[in-house]
Amino acid sequence: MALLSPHVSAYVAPQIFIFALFHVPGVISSSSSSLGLHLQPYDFLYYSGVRAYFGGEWVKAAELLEKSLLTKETLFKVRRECHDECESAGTNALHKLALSLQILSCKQSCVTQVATRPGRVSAQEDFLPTQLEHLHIAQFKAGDFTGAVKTLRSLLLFYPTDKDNLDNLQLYSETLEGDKESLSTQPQQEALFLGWCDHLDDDDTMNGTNRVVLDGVMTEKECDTILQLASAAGSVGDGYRGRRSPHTPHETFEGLTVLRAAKLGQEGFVNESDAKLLHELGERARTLLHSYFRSPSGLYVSFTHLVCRSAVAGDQEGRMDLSHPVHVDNCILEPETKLCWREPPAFTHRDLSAVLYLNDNFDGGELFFTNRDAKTVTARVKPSCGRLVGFSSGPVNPHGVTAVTRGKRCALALWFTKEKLYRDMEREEAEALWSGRAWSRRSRSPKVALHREEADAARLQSSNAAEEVSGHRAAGTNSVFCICSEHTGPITKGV
Ligand SMILES: O=C(O)CCC(=O)C(=O)O
Ligand SMILES: [Fe+2]
Repeated sequence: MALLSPHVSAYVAPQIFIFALFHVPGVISSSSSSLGLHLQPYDFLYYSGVRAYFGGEWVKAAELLEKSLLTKETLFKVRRECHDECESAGTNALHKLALSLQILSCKQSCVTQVATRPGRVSAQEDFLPTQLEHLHIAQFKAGDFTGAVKTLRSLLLFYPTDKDNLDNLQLYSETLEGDKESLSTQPQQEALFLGWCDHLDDDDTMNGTNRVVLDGVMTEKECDTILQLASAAGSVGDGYRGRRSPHTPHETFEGLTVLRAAKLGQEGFVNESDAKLLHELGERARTLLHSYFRSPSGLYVSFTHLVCRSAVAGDQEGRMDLSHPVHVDNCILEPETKLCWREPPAFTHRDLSAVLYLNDNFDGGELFFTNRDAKTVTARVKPSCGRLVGFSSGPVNPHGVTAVTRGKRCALALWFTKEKLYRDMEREEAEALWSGRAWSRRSRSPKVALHREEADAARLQSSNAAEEVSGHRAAGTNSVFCICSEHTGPITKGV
């Protein structure tokens, strides 16, 4: 059976430990605090398994990788205990949102607990599915088709719509037609449990890690206030008035930044308190998401944009376009190669993205996430007042917005950075305006300005260096300039 492609090296390449936002020692679970410092039994088994894998010793690799997942003191067991601790420790929280945040955050720390290898400070993203993928290949190569089908089914719990995995399952069922025993295997029980628990929201609208949906972040009244602010600013001139969207000719686009709102407030065109609310919402989202993802470093707002997209009346027939095409927020996605280039003109300093929705009285306008092929949809989020979606800005999260075919869809788009240099200076200018302090771009500390320029120059330099290794790029292999996916790459049908 020619099931898997020979892309084993690309497949295994995510051994590169990518820069991860989510290294989080446990807050609730005290056992998490020692994470990553000591070799666990599953670490020995895992490393030996990986060594055998690279050596092409498929039987040995399959045995060791499976043991690492399944025997006593294993990864699955540690993960389950951690989850149980999270559930029981969460009962003291007062507020429903705080409670769900606390539990979700705790569970997120369980993900990183087993994914942070000794001596590393950051977690290997999507560690568990990656290990299952390795195990699957090893079992297949070793001729253990029963095991391979079982592992593939476990893997599908994490990525139920992954096309490559579904194709492989289909190939197994065609090839092993008479082998009922192999084909009827079920996923690992523990994977069943963890697969579902990795869906970090309460209602299964999201699919995969590094994403969260929180409801109730704004009241109805606050949503109305911000919607009015958007209309008022749009009518006095938000810089976009009446313009078509930059993404599609079938919609118009209105946008408002915090500073513009603050200035319109000073000039008496909008309520100053509404502009201040817009500013405060960025901080609210930042606090919630920083707490949820528990990044050990600081998190700064790097840009806030209140955006309304309106369907152009009479121009909606047979629309095939998107309100916002599939993209990644901090790198340039190449769906053909599934690589994502973290270089200008991408906003490479973005670490975390968020959208705070304000209304639902329109048609279309759903946020959706895809695999790196920019086609396979893995999750959808329907906007509604006070719904906050947060996700890492990197290539694990290609996303887009479906066409808005009736009405006006408004949302507050927010991006956060861990680099202080890239914090949003406009917010500071707005704060200075409200406090009556003089502020000008010049009054920004020259040191900071200089550092920013230096940082930009450094980025440019590294992107030039990236060009120098363009051979890598053409060959489609991973290079150090490309942030590799949490969701490991191609298993395609072989020849
Ligand atoms: O409005 C949304 O739901 C997402 C917008 C977005 O992805 C962006 O502005 O980068
Ligand atoms: Fe985006």
